[in-house]
Amino acid sequence: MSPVATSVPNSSEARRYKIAVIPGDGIGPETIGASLEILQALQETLGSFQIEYTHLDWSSDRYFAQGKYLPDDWMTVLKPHDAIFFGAVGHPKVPDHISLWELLLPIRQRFQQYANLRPTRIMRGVDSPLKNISPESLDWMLVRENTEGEYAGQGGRTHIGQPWEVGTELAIFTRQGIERIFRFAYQIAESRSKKHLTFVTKSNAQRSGMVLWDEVAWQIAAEFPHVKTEKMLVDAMTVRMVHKPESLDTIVATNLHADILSDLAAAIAGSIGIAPASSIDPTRQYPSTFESVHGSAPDIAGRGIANPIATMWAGVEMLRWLGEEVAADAWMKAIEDVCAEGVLTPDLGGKEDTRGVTDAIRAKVIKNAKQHQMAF
Ligand SMILES: NC(=O)C1=CN([C@@H]2O[C@H](COP(=O)(O)OP(=O)(O)OC[C@H]3O[C@@H](n4cnc5c(N)ncnc54)[C@H](O)[C@@H]3O)[C@@H](O)[C@H]2O)C=CC1
Ligand SMILES: CC(=O)C(=O)O
Ligand SMILES: [K+]
Ligand SMILES: [Mn+2]
Repeated sequence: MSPVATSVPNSSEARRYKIAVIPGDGIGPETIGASLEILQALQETLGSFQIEYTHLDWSSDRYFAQGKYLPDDWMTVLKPHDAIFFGAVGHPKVPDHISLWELLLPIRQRFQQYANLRPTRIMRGVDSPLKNISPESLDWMLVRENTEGEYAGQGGRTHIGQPWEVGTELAIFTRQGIERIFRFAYQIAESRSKKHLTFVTKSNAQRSGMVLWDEVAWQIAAEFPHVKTEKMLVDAMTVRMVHKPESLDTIVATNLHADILSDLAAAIAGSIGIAPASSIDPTRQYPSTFESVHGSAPDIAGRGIANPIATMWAGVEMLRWLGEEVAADAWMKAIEDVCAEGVLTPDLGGKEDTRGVTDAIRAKVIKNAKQHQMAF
C-alpha cells in the first residue's frame, strides 16, 4: 500500500513539520492513536505549528498480506521527514527476530540513530516497587548505543538441524562507534545539574570489545573534565539501580545492556507503560525515531487498557527535538498532573483505560496551551 499523506490547512506563520507515523503492531496503534489526538489538540490550540503526517502501514499485517514489513524504497520514503513516530512491532505469529530485523532495527542502523535516549523518572502519583523512594531521588538519563554492539546483526548458523549445529552472535565494537556515543552522552551529562556519568561494562569476563569500550570511554571522559565519570560492571549495576537510585544520573551502556537495564529502570519507575525511547541521529542527517521502550504487548492488545504515556512522553521528546518547547512542556505537564491525580491505567494499579487517560491528558493539554497563550 502506498503511504497516505494527510494535508493540513495553510497558515503562513505556523512552523511546519513532516512526521512519518508507523503505528505497527499490537498496542502500537492504540498508543500512537492516543498520542496523535494530543498532537492535534496542541496544534489547534497553539496554532504555532502544523504537522503533515505520512501514515505508514508497515506492520505484521502488511507482512502477512505482502510478505514484507518495509517496502524496498523505505529509506527514500522516510528520509524527507523531520521525525518518525513509531508504535511497536512484534506479533505472536511471527518469529520476533524477523519482525525486529525487518522493520525496526534496519531503521535504527541505516539512519545512524546511534543514540537511544531513555529518560527515567518517578512521577508524582506513581508507585515505585522500591520501598521509601521519593520522586526526587530518581532522575536518570539512560543512553543506549543503538547501532552496533551485541545487536550488530553479525553472526549466523551452519549445520542446521545437525547435532553439531552452531550459531554465532558476534558483538561488534568499533572505536568510532564508541567515541560517538560517549561524546553525545557526555554532552547530555554536561547539560544536567549533577554532571555525573556512569558507564556500564562487562570488561571483566569479556576481554576484547568491552575493554575497547572502557578505554575509549576514559579517553572521551578526559575531554569532559567537569563531568564526574564512574565505571560499573553491568551485574553490579542492577543492584545499584535498585539500592542506590539517587547515586546515578547519566548512564551509558551497550545495546544489549541498556536494553535490559531500561526495562528494569521502567519497572523501578512504576511501569514499562510510561517509559519513552528516542532513537536519535545527532547529526540530523537522517530523521530520528520516537517510540516507547515497551513492545507490542500482545497480551493486552485490543483491550483498550494500554498505558498511552510511554508513547506520549516519546511524543513530548519528539516535539523537543523539533524545537517546539512550549508544546512539549504543555504535554509533559499534563502527563505529570494526570498521574499525580491518580488517573492511571491498570499497569500502574489504576482503573482507567486508554480512552480515560487520553481524555484527561487532552483536557489538561488544552488548558496548559491556552494558559501559555494568555501569558504571552
Ligand atoms: N520497540 C519495539 O517495538 C519492541 C518490540 N518488542 C516486541 O514486542 C512483542 C512483545 O514483547 P514482550 O517481551 O511481551 O514485551 P512488551 O514490552 O510488549 O510487554 C511486556 C509486558 O508489559 C506490558 N506492557 C507493555 N507495554 C504496556 C503498556 N503501554 N501499558 C500496559 N502494559 C504494558 C505487557 O502487557 C506485558 O505484560 C515481541 O514481539 C517483542 O519482540 C519488544 C520490545 C520493544
Ligand atoms: C527491541 C527492544 O527491545 C528495544 O528496543 O528495547
Ligand atoms: K516500542
Ligand atoms: Mn527492549
